Amino acid sequence: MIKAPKIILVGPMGAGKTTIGRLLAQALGKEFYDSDKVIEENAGADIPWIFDKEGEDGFRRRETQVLKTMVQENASDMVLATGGGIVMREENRSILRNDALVVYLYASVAQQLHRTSKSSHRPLLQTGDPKATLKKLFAVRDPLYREVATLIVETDSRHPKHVVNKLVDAIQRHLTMEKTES
Ligand SMILES: Nc1ncnc2c1ncn2[C@@H]1O[C@H](COP(=O)(O)OP(=O)(O)OP(=O)(O)O)[C@@H](O)[C@H]1O
Ligand SMILES: O=C(O)C1=C[C@@H](O)[C@@H](O)[C@H](O)C1
Ligand SMILES: [Mg+2]
Repeated sequence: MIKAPKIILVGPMGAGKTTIGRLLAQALGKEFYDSDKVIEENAGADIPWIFDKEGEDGFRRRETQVLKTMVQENASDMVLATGGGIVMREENRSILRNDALVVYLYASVAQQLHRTSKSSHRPLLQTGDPKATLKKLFAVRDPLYREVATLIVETDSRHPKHVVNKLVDAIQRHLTMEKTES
């Protein structure tokens, strides 16, 4: 078993952060958390309700609070899947850059659209043209995901199990290199 530090997954809606995060935690013997789920548990309400009552700003405040708490409270035994917009605040990016091994799960806009089309749980995509929204968000956020990422893993046309295997290999390689360098 590799001894990785805390691992945080970032990437757009539909990249598979929740799906891959759960499988990765199993593979590494770590605890799995999902910031979207923790936000919902703390609020006692779901994300659409929070957006409706508190706006996106209210949701982002909750998201930063949860990220801070999760990073402080959990040592090296955590895999944390984040929401697609976690990189929008500089405060969050600073936490991500300093406190974890951050994996950017890359998915093309076409894949994001395909994978998010079955659910109506994402308020930002409740628009007439979700493809245009995903495109716009990607243009702003892709550089921000790259800014905080330790590793980038492609997920298009890869089964989740395949993505996890690639990711375990990439983490292993990264940690071995770090050891050799220090
Ligand atoms: N590699 C993959 N191949 C095919 N389908 C996938 C893959 N990864 C995830 N999916 C499917 O895509 C959908 C969205 O995945 P998931 O909820 O894990 O994305 P997410 O990155 O957590 O999104 P969000 O930012 O909205 O929380 C799910 O139905 C999941 O089963
Ligand atoms: O991309 C985003 O901004 C979001 C992604 C989801 O994971 C949720 O965090 C929420 O729906 C907002
Ligand atoms: Mg998710």
